[in-house]
Amino acid sequence: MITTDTVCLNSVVTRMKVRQHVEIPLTDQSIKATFYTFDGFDHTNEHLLIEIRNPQGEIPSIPKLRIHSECLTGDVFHSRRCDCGKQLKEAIELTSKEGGYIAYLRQEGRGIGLYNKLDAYHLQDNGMDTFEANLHLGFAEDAREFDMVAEMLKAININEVELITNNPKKIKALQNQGIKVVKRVATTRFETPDNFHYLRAKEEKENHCFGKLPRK
Ligand SMILES: Nc1nc2c(ncn2[C@@H]2O[C@H](COP(=O)(O)OP(=O)(O)OP(=O)(O)O)[C@@H](O)[C@H]2O)c(=O)[nH]1
Ligand SMILES: [Zn+2]
Repeated sequence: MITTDTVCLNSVVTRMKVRQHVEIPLTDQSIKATFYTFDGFDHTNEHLLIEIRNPQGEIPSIPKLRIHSECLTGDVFHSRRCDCGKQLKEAIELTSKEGGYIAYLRQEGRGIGLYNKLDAYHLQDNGMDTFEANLHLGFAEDAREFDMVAEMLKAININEVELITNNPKKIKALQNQGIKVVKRVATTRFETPDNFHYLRAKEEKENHCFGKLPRK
C-alpha cells in the first residue's frame, strides 16, 4: 500500500503547500520516483513534481525536466489521437537514465477539462483543427498556464534545467519566472494515422519545433 508522508519542505512560496510523498516504484522496479504534490495555487488543481533519480541514485546539478499536461485518454488509456502517452513514457525513460523531474500538471485537455476535450474531438471529427475547436467552444486555443512550474521548482531549490519539449511557450514561461533553461531536449514526434492532423496543427499554429510534417 502507498502511504503518504506530510513533510513540509520549506516555505519559499508561502501561498503554496508542498508535500513530499514516499518513494513509489514505477512501471519497472528499477525506476523509483518521489512524488511531490503541490496545492494552494489560485486554482484548485493539485500539481505534481515527480523526481526520478539516475541509476547511480543521483539528480544532476542541472536536471532534465519534462512539463507534461494531464491527458487521461493518452496517458492512461494510450489513445492514438494524441502523442501524450508516448511522450510521458519517453520522459520517464529519459529521466530514469539521466536523473530529473516530470512536472505533471492537472490541466487536462490543454486546460479546458476532459468533458470539453471530448467535445473538441467531436468538432475535429467534423473538420476543425484542435485550436479551432477550442475557440468554437468559447475557450482560448491553449488555456494552460506554466508559471506554477517555476514556483514548484524553486520550492525544491531547482533553478536550472534541461527542458524536454517542442513547445516554445514552455521555455519562455520558465525563463520569465527566473528558471534558466540551459538546453532544450526535443520530444519525439510520435505520429499515428489518428494524430497526424493534431501534430500538424501544433506545428503550424503554435510553432512546435519538430520540423515540417509531410503533407497528406
Ligand atoms: N483541448 C484539447 N486538448 C487536447 C487535444 N489533444 C490533446 N490535448 C491536450 O493537450 C495537452 C498536451 O499538449 P500538447 O499540445 O500535445 O503538447 P505540449 O505539451 O504543448 O508540447 P510538448 O511539450 O512539445 O509535448 C494535454 O493536456 C492533452 O489533454 C485536443 O484535441 N483538444
Ligand atoms: Zn493527449
